[in-house]
This record gives sequence, C-alpha cells and structure tokens, in this order.
Amino acid sequence: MSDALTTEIRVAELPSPALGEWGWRDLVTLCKPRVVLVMLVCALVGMALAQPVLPSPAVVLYGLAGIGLTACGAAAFNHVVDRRLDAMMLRTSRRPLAARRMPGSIALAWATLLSLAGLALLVWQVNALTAWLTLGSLIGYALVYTAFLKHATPQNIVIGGVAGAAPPLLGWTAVTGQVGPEPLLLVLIIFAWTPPHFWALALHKRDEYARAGVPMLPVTHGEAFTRLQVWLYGWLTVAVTLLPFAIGMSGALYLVGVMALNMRFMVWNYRVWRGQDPKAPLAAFWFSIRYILGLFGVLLLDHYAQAWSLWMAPGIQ
Ligand code: HEM
Ligand SMILES: CC(C)=CCC/C(C)=C/CC/C(C)=C/COP(=O)(O)OP(=O)(O)O
Repeated sequence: MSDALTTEIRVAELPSPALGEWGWRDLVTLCKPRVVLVMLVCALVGMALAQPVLPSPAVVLYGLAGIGLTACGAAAFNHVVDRRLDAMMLRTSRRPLAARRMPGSIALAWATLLSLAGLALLVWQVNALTAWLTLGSLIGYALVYTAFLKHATPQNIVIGGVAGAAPPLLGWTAVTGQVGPEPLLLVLIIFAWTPPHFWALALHKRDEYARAGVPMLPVTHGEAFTRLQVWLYGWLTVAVTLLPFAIGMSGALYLVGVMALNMRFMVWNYRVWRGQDPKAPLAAFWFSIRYILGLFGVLLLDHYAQAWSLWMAPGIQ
C-alpha cells in the first residue's frame, strides 16, 4: 500500500462528524481568513500610497470588500479543488471538505457566490481594471496554481506567487484606475518574499508533502537545496525592498524600518540555511508573516510622514 494511501486511511479513521454537520464557522474556514486579512492590509497600503491625500472612504470600503470577497472565493475554490489532497495531510485534514463535514456542492456554491459578489462589487463601485486584475488573481490561484502548477513543478509557488502578490496593485488601481511602476514594485516585494515564506513551512512539512505526492521543492530537490533557496530568495527580497527608497517612492523612515525588519528576516533565513536548528524553518515561516505585515506598515507610516511634512512645509497648504 502506498504511503499516501496509508495516510488517507489514517485520517479517514479519525472520528469525524457525519456529512451535513457543518456550521457557519466552516464557511469562514473556507475563506482562509487570516491570509486574506494580511492581503487586505497590503491592498490598503497600495490604496494609501497611490496618492498623497487620503483615499476616499467609498473606494476603500468597496475596494477592500470586493478584493476581500474575491480572495475568500479563491480560497474556497482552493478547498474544493484540493479536498482529496487536504485529506492526506495532517495540517489540512481537519478542513471542512477534507474531514467530510461539508458537501463539496455547498463549498462550490459558497466559492462562486463570494467570487461573483466580490467581482460585481468591483465592477459596480470601483473600476473595471481592478475587477479584471482581481479576476486574474482568482484564476491564477484557484485554477492555475491549485489545479495545475501545484502538482506539476516545484516552481509552483514561485509562479503561483504572482496571484498572491497582487493585492497592493489591486489597491492602487482601485484608487487610480491605472497600473504604475510603484505598485508593481510592491508586487515584486511580495513575489520575492513568497519562496522564503512558503519553503520554510514546506521544509517543516516535507514528509507530509512527500507522502501526499506533491512536488514541493524539499521533496523534489532535497532539504539542503531548499534551505539554500530560502537564503538566496531572502537576499533577493532584501534587494527589492530597498528599491522603494532607491527610486524616491519612500523615505528615510521606510529605509530604517525595512533595514531592521530585513536584519531579523535574514537572521531567520540564515538559521534555515545552516540547518542546525530543527525549529528554525517553522519559526522563520511565522516570522515571514510578521515581516510582510511590518514592511507594509512601515511603507504606510513613511508615506503619511512624508505627506505630513509636505503639508507642513511653508508655502504649501
Ligand atoms: C502562492 C503564494 C503563497 C503560498 C504557496 C502560501 C502558502 C501558505 C501556507 C501553506 C500556509 C499555511 C496555511 C495553514 O496552515 O492553514 C500559509 C499561511 C499564511 N500565509 Fe501564505 N502563502 C502564499 C502567499 C501568501 C501571501 C501573498 C500572503 C499575504 C500577503 C500570505 C499570508 C499568510 C498568512 C497570514 C498565513 C498564516 C495563516 C494562519 O495563521 O492560519 N501568504 N501560507
Ligand atoms: C483575488 C485574490 C487576491 C486572490 C488571492 C488568492 C489567495 C487567497 C491566495 C492565498 C495564498 C495561499 C495561502 C496559498 C497556499 O495555498 P496552498 O493550497 O498551497 O496551501 P494549503 O495547503 O494551506 O491549502
């Protein structure tokens, strides 16, 4: 019997409620709410950076609701597509579909409803460009990454990372109706950050991915190679995080803040690379989330600090 099958049977043997015994909490779980929340922070910062003055409350409200609902829909589609795979891995086996609490048809209807509501809100209250780009992220994550790339190549999360990296661009276009170099730079930061973020977790969960037959990098290329990639992509992340200062988009406050974050980020990535502390990959994964939140927080602080000093400058009111 294959290892993957053994795992599936072991999970299936866990006591689980009968199909149909799902509740509203399961509908929330399908949305991956914590991931979506961090994405919304990134989208909000994209909105704020798009202009020196505060964005209109209506754009912020409708924009975040539209992007958030669609991202929730994308996450719910991911649960539907991945339900058999999720059942094979301990980390994901308690999810509503994997644990067979909820019928797939309900989750599919929920995913469709959320996505349509989000996209409709963007078309109706924000702008068509933001709706199209958000639809692109939805397809990129729910279909291209989940249904295809995840099973096809260890570069799955690098390519799929483009979809997850989109929120600051979506926030920016919600306010301006245009794509620009600045929001693309913010996308590049999340894009470069995704491999250290995910491969740190994949190192910790290597055996689960191997048993489930998912070609994640530590499974296909080994742990030492993946640890090196975390270190190298860490440096790439550091390099691209300096670009907002280099092109004059952000100021000294950002530079100081991001240097402090980068130092801690690289300490964790170094520990992952050296491979001597078995707890380092999981700790590095959790730090990566604080890092990306901190980075977008510092971008926001710096932006309003700059805007404030402009307003305060004599002769400019
Ligand atoms: C393709 C790109 C990405 C991949 C493959 C990925 C992968 C993962 C995985 C496997 C988890 C663990 C989830 C769990 O245990 O339920 C996770 C957690 C998380 N990710 Fe990512 N991620 C990606 C992009 C992002 C982005 C763009 C953000 C935010 C900007 C993000 C924020 C988070 C957060 C906040 C968590 C913690 C969730 C929790 O506390 O349950 N991720 N990520
Ligand atoms: C419209 C828009 C902005 C869409 C964004 C879509 C979105 C919610 C991306 C989340 C990224 C993520 C958690 C990937 C992990 O997927 P995984 O399936 O490899 O992880 P899992 O094993 O925990 O399910």
